[in-house]
Amino acid sequence: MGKHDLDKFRGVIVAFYGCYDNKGDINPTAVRELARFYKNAGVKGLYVGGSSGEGMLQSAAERKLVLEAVMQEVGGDMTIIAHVGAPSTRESVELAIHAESVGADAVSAVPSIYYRLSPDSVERHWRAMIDSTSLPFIIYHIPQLTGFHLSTDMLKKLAAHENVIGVKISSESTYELQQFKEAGGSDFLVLNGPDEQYLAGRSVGADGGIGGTYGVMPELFLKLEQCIRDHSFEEARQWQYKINEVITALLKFPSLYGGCKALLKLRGLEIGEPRLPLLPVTEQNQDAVNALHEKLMGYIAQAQA
Ligand SMILES: CC(=O)N[C@@H]([C@@H](O)[C@H](O)[C@H](O)CO)[C@@H](O)CC(=O)C(=O)O
Repeated sequence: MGKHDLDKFRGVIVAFYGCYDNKGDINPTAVRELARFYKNAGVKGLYVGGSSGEGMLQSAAERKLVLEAVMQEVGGDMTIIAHVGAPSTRESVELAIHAESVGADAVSAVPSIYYRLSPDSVERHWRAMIDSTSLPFIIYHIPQLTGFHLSTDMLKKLAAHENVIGVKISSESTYELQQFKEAGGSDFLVLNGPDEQYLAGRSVGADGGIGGTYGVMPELFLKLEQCIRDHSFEEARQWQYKINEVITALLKFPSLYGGCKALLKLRGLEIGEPRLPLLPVTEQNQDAVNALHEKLMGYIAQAQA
């Protein structure tokens, strides 16, 4: 085994949602309740402050507050990966150092966004974070949102650093996933990003996944992962199809996270609305939310039968 325990990162890792009160401020109580809900559901880990966590829409102080609440509630019981990517390298490093100080298990980051950065610039940005702590680092590759396309050559170069343990790949190409797996070598984790392709990603070499829709249906992703581990391919495919029905419906709401939060509310978890410019669901969407909730509860009951 290398320097880091990679098993901690294999399996289903929920991309944690932004939790707000009715004024739109961070709600630490809701953060703790949501974290506890995932721990009780049997989820292995949480990815805090990523796309689903709306980290890019929060100040550094708010991001620290969220991570601290998560650590207080489930730190030590779950694997906690802190997404620390911010527009500036300086703020990203500050967040990485904070993540280490509160006991997170790993840090992860997207490239800086907005400027069309060269590979050298992105590499320097990531290396500043990697070198600022002794924590494992997980590269976050999501080119459709950042505009930066990680090459296998750059991945190989970064993977040579002993603290770079893996990549979260949210591009929708399982071919690219397989290429990253090969380029990273045997001690390098590849974590599936597109939830619609969890089974496909796992079958070409992903070690698990981090996803933004796991949080509304952790039971279904845990069931799917169990079928994969049991080599029950046909059953796994059925669960992926059910999951995809839910995701397809969620993607029709004004924003994905607005839909996810509305569904969680019906599960008794009030975490507010997404922060603008992400849109909440409207009254006109409520019938569709209710219908989706009914369908989802039926699937969860089947998964637990
Ligand atoms: C492009 C995108 O947002 N991808 C998501 C997926 O979980 C995605 O929401 C899901 O597959 C539905 O399309 C994740 O890969 C990213 C994510 O969950 C996160 O960082 O929070």
